[in-house]
Amino acid sequence: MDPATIFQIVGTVLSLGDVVIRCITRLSALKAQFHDAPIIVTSMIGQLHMVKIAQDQLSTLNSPTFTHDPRYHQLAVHIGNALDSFSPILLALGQQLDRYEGIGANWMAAKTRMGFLNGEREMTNLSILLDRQVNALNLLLQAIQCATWTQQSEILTRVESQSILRLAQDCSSSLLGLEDVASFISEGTAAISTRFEFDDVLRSTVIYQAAERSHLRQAIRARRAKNIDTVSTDNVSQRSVTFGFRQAFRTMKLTKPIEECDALENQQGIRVEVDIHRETTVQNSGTNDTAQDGSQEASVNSSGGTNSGSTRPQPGLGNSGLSNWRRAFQRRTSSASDTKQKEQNAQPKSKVLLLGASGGGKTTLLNALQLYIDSESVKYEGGDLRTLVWHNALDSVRILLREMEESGSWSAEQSHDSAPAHLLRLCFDCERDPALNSEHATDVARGIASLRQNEEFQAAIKSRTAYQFHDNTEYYINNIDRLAEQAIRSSAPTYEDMLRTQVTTTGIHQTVLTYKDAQYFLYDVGGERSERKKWIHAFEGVSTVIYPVEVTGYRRTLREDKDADRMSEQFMIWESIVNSHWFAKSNFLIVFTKTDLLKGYLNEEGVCNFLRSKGIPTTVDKYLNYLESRFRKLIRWFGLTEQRLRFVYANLVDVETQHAVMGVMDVLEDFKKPWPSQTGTFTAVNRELFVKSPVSRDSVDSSSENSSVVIGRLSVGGNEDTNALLFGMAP
Ligand SMILES: Nc1nc2c(ncn2[C@@H]2O[C@H](COP(=O)(O)OP(=O)(O)OP(=O)(O)O)[C@@H](O)[C@H]2O)c(=O)[nH]1
Ligand SMILES: [Mg+2]
Repeated sequence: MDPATIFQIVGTVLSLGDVVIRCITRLSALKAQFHDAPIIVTSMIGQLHMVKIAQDQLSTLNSPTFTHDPRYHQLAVHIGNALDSFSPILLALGQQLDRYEGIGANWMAAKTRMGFLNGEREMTNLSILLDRQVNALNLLLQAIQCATWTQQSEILTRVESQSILRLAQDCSSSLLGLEDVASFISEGTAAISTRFEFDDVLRSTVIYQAAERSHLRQAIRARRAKNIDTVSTDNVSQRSVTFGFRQAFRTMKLTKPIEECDALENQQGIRVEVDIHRETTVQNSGTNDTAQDGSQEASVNSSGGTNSGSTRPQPGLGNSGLSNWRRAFQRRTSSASDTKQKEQNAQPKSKVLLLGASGGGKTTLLNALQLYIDSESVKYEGGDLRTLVWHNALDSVRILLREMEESGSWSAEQSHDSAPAHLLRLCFDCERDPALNSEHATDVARGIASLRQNEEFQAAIKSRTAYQFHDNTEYYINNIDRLAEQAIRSSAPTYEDMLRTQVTTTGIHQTVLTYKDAQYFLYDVGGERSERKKWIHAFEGVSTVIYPVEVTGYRRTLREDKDADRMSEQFMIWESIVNSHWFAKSNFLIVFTKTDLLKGYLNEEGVCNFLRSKGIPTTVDKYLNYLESRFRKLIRWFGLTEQRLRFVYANLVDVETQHAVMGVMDVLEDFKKPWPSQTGTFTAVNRELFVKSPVSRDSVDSSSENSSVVIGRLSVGGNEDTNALLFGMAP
């Protein structure tokens, strides 16, 4: 993170000083006025005082002297993540107090005031959200006090710390949900979000509407860049522009979109027209491309290199010190193809969206496709990729050792073998000073070599279910000498090394691939729960949804929730996606990934017993068939024909044969063929399914040219529930 961004983040927190003081004063006045004011008012005053103290201490971060200290960079990232929703919460509190005191049009009636004072719903919800922010601030203050980065890293990577940060970050979902509030429910605040009533208050504020407009402008600019040549001639893209704009207005909940259009036209040089069907359409008529305020994070990063600002490292694998390498890697992936130039030579285009739970293999599949189709464009950028591979290797060992320690099967203090403890120290050293050096690499390689002799370690690595560790830990351990050599000699990693790395994706990334004269615009998204609320930005006009499924998902847990198993999560997400109105006209390709790990996994006793207890077959073929049928059974779309749903079984890290990649490209090519007529094309399996659970589309109207963008919702019971699940609610 660059110093300017650090200052911006810290500056935002500090700039709320006045608001905090005002809130304290007003709450204190309330408390003084009503002697029996509830404890919640007192506790909120306490929370706000904590915030004030934290702000004072954080102001030290705002000094240029700290910009070169990597500890503060990392801390600033955490602050950014944790305090995302700080200002809206305080703003909401201010608004509520305004309403209470009778300022503005919506002031509270006597009964509501009583309710407010008695700490009912609004106050309780707000207090919970504030409490999470205060906890996060407390944690960060503790981290600031640390003398070394190792200590700081220890504090911030603890499980409890991560959950504090996650909860604090999670607050934003309750506050910033746009149109479809249910879709933005996220794990920790699910209960609160549905009842949270500040949203309307927030939406009506000038600040919020200004931010919305800025967001809209960005979306229009991004769209304008894409549609500049095609808006007036290309029917399909015109429709999608129309939809995007109307959707945006609906999102903004503006009652007079046309006036707003006028304002936009004047401000932005964007011509906004209303066509005879009363659809609002946008066309580019101006040349004003001036960058607007950067207050909103871009939702979709095109591969023109603008993505760096919006990728935030997430807690998870290797969550400290590596953000620069991760960003470099993501940049490398994104900028591998020159989007603009390729868009101009427009051949038949397909928008392909990769969706799925975290760790399913979305990014790996994308990288593999790129290597296969356009390996020239995959440029090796000096040390970045090599460092990434090396750090991934160390991270995977560190995670395994930590898991062993947490489960009690090994302890650094009690173990008579000092190798693991020594290795852990080396890993932390590496976090502190991420630059590769040969002495350190040799040391680590030696450490891992001796660890391979350790019996507990050998047992742990064989067990895929007792511990939750990186899929490729074994690969890294077996190849550690070569990787160390690579690090020492500064030689390039192999393609397989690259495909085996794990970089938690944040945001949405576009990559353009040209294959057999057709262009594919592939969108990779982050699969963690907190990331899913961003997906909706990429849902429009999708030709094909690729859904990578980690077949080893049973008995593995999510990175972001150690209590949720991956397979259930994958089923849930699939059910929401495949039955969603957004994809009523899309094709679906389910890619079963990690089939190379499947055999070992199914041979493991614990897994076998577990699967058998659920009536799931444990031989590879039968298991995959079973999975396939489970995914089919979740489909309730009337129109999803067999031609539009395909399965590919893949080992994505197999660079030799690349069967999987070829399979995926074949299917994508096939999808480009015109769809056969909708009648009489169901296979027996699908027909049976649809007969069993008949559904109707309440407003799908594909007959009308002008309304083809309005796709109806399924009238299937429970669809809303699954939508909520898709967007991160706990199972
Ligand atoms: N052995 C093996 N590993 C795989 C396969 N597919 C993916 N992986 C590994 O799984 C890990 C996670 O894959 P990613 O592609 O980062 O997963 P993702 O879906 O993009 O995850 P998010 O970005 O968090 O949403 C990486 O380390 C990959 O190397 C596979 O077929 N075989
Ligand atoms: Mg990814």
